[in-house]
Amino acid sequence: MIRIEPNMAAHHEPPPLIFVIFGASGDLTHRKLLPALYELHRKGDIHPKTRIIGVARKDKSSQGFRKEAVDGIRSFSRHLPEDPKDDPEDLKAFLERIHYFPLSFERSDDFDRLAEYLLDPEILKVVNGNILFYLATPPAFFIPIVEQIGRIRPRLDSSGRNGFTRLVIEKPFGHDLPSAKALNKSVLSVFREEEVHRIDHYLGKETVQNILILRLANPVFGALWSRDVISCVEIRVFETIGIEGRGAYFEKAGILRDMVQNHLFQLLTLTAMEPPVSFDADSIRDEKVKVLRALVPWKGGAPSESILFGQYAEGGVLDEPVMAYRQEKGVEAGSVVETYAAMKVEIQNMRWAGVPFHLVAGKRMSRKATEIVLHYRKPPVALFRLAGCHDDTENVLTLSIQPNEGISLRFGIKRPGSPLRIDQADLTFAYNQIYPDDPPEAYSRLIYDVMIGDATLFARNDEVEKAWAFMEAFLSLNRDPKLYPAGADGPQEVVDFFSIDLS
Ligand SMILES: NC(=O)C1=CN([C@@H]2O[C@H](COP(=O)(O)OP(=O)(O)OC[C@H]3O[C@@H](n4cnc5c(N)ncnc54)[C@H](OP(=O)(O)O)[C@@H]3O)[C@@H](O)[C@H]2O)C=CC1
Ligand SMILES: O=C1O[C@H](COP(=O)(O)O)[C@@H](O)[C@H](O)[C@H]1O
Repeated sequence: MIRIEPNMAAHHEPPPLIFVIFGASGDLTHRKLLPALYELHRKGDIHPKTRIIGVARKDKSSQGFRKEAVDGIRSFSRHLPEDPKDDPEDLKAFLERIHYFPLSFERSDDFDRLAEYLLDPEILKVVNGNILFYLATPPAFFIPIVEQIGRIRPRLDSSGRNGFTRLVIEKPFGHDLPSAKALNKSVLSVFREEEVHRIDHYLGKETVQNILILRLANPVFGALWSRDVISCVEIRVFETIGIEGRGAYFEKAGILRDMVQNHLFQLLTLTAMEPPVSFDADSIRDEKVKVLRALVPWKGGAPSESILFGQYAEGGVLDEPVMAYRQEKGVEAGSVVETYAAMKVEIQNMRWAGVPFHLVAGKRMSRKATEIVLHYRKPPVALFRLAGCHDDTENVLTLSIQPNEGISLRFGIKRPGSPLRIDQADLTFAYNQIYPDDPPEAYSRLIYDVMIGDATLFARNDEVEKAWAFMEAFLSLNRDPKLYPAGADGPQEVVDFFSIDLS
């Protein structure tokens, strides 16, 4: 029987604030931020006085911006009906919160105008002086915008306001270690670390958060979470989509920067970290950083031996023909940029030494699947085999993060009758059987946390730098990716690459 307990965790009322979105006409704002803000508005998880100021280059009215916002919410959120005639009442109140402010990131005088606008008593005072700056812009603008905020901040701060100032940054947090350090340096010259929220949307996913609940609220699993019993951990993020028209971006990023350095490392650190001393942002992030400090290529060997690069060729995904990566718009005809990477790493600490962690990320795979799979060791004596009974039992714990959120545990059972036979069975738990409503969007959860000032689900500066520091040796490798047809689960070489003795 499944017991659903009343939610005892404290629910914080977000304070009123001015939510300034730089890059307000961009793809991220339309697909994710405005739909998430509308979801929060509907749930009453945004203060009635909170005002959203969209900032971007093109000149347009607030009315024009509101119209674009509704189009975005209608297309990308499940909360608006297809027919505008059926729009709910609360949409009007939401739109009244939204305003547009044209500004060029390259013009200092535009930022002076922004400061003046914010200092208007009708604006900042109404929200007790609280400001949240959200950088939803191409990364090249992160430092210039932070510098401009640094320039106007003394003016905002000397206005007698008592409110907070927070900064949200979107990935990528740099493209290598030096650029990540430069970004952190710039940000921390204007903001204190506790004012900064670096978004990795994987941390907003419900089942990613469930990794810690599974481990730390359930001694039965917590006790079975180390090299003593685990032989191998697989973390895989398979996507069926390709690069979605982002050829120019992907040519510079590749899957290592796009997925592994951030999302897969978040899954890795949450899976491998020690229990924190308390459930607060810094205690959790301290433990995640320790995992990254102990991370080495498999057996401490050469990075080139611990990675396999792949790139999708022409093929078919979900019964649709798909072009090769090299044929995508914005991609060089002879590009060697990887759309797939398989890595073998080790965490050289007391809990994990000697356990291979297999990390795999790939575009244009046969299916969408984000999973963490823990393989358990076999018994020290193969009792049933010695008795002549076929026994393939392997205990496997699978945490499915998407698309079907759930947990399953595989174990061996006796087949009824004789002779003695052992079959495999799964104990499974599927989220949607118990919670039929769709889970909240990752961005809603993360934006709510920024508004209440909880940084637990955000990356800290040292965490980002440690992840890049580990990645450096891999980024400089000659790629020479193995080709795989779109729709296959990576290059065939991966079978040999991962053929480590799991017993
Ligand atoms: N898109 C996505 O799904 C995801 C994006 N991200 C990250 O989010 C960030 C934003 O990405 P995305 O929304 O795709 O970017 P877009 O290129 O779609 O948006 C760019 C925005 O910046 C504005 N802008 C560009 N140059 C200037 C300028 N000189 N002065 C003023 N405004 C300017 C544009 O305004 P205008 O239209 O007026 O020119 C537009 O609003 C990036 O860091 C990206 O890596 C992270 C995860 C997912
Ligand atoms: O950050 C990114 O993530 C998406 C995958 O996100 P998901 O929530 O659908 O798993 C990826 O497609 C994109 O390339 C990358 O920039």
